Amino acid sequence: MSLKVYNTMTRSKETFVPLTPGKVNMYVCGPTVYDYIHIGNARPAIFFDIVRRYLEMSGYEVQYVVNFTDVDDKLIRKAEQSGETVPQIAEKFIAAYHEDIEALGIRKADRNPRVTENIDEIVSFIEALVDKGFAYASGGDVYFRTEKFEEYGKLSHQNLSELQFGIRVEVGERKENPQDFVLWKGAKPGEIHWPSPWGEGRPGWHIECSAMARKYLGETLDIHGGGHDLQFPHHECEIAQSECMTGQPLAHYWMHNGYIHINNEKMSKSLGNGITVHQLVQQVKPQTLRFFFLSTHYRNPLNFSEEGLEQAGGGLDRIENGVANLRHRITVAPQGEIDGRVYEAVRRIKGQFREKMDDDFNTPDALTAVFDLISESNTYLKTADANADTLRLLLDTLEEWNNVLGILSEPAEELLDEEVERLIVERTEARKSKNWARADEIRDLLTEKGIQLEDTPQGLRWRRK
Ligand SMILES: Nc1ncnc2c1ncn2[C@@H]1O[C@H](COP(=O)(O)OP(=O)(O)OP(=O)(O)O)[C@@H](O)[C@H]1O
Ligand SMILES: [Zn+2]
Repeated sequence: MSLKVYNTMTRSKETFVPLTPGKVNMYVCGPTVYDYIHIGNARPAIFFDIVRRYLEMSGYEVQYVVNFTDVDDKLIRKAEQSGETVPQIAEKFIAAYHEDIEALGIRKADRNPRVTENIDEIVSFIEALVDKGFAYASGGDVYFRTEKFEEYGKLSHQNLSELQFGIRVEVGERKENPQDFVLWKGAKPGEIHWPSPWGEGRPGWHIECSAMARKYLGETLDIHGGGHDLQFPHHECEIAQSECMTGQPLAHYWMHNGYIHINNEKMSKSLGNGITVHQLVQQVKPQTLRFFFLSTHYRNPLNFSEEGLEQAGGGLDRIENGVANLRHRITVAPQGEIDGRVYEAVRRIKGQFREKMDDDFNTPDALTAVFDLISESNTYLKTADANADTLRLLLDTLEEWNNVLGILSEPAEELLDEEVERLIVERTEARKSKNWARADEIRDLLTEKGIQLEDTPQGLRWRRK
């Protein structure tokens, strides 16, 4: 079976064929860095990270770019309110973003280009569009002439007249047509700005991605992704700019994740109903959030709730217990021939996992495969003569899948016998010198690592729980 990807452009699942055999380039629109990310924003971050990992597991070499929008109206407003500068705000929330994605077990993209580091590329991109007649300067701004691009609306399946409907040109507006969109915004007094042939100003949102995708990944991307809300206008505008510039399709596959809702409305910074990743990871294991997300197909909306998270936690516990039992038993079981029945089950369930992931990243069904393997593993663990080689096959399979899904916590590091002995000696000495704090600290550490101390007539003994 080969990978099938749902392409928003054609509204159908298509067989994935990369532009260059064995390689995939992927661009996902990143955050506007004026605030902490909420768990709605975390959905594309987690999902596209899984796409990247699964492509790698399937043998592709992936180039993954996620941009930062580090200048725009929201950043400017935030800077005005807080008395900081736009670069200070951006720096703060880029750092917070990196912390958050790391906490969520998301790998860093190969590149995180920033708008402010790519102003030259953006300006020359706009200049080229003006030269070709696709854009026009007007009162210090530059706009894209949507009428010149016949296919405008093709991603969101709307036509120009539909788009025009209901939009009025306001008095004083500088556009030729209401649906034209801005490429360059002239700076208002006091606003952050860069020089350009049209005067001091800054880029519009859409042009950034066109310019950065082209610079870092080339004219045509294999995959372009983002949340559902980006289809229109953002991605539609990216297509118009890039395709008028190069004459090539901007991307072969357009992928969009569904919304995270809360109380049945979209979680959103602007609505003020967001739960930040910063907050959530204080209360819940990040793996639980990942499991919760993966239990629903990425294109479907998902309502965030405490109960939903709790349920996810329960499911995850079953998997983690199974894996912990495997990890423990492997250290004590003897070597042996791989059990034929287990071998066959692993082969079958591995096939299921791939089939489901190949079917437009059907993670809920892939999780069913994980549960099936855990059941096989639990059954085998009950046999008295379970051997280490069979257990290793089970564990390796689960770990291989986990490299894609990222739902297992790191195995707790066990203390070696010598370390336990050394800590006990140190604790005895600490007590003798009345350093109670250190003595308690060591006792807590030992308890946490599952070491039980017992006073016996023969002296202090220890054992693992
Ligand atoms: N509730 C949500 N569920 C899923 N994805 C979302 C949600 N809200 C935003 N996204 C996605 O998160 C990514 C980051 O977007 P961005 O920083 O522009 O957020 P945003 O749209 O400004 O958020 P907000 O709507 O909260 O202001 C985008 O791909 C966007 O589509
Ligand atoms: Zn974009």
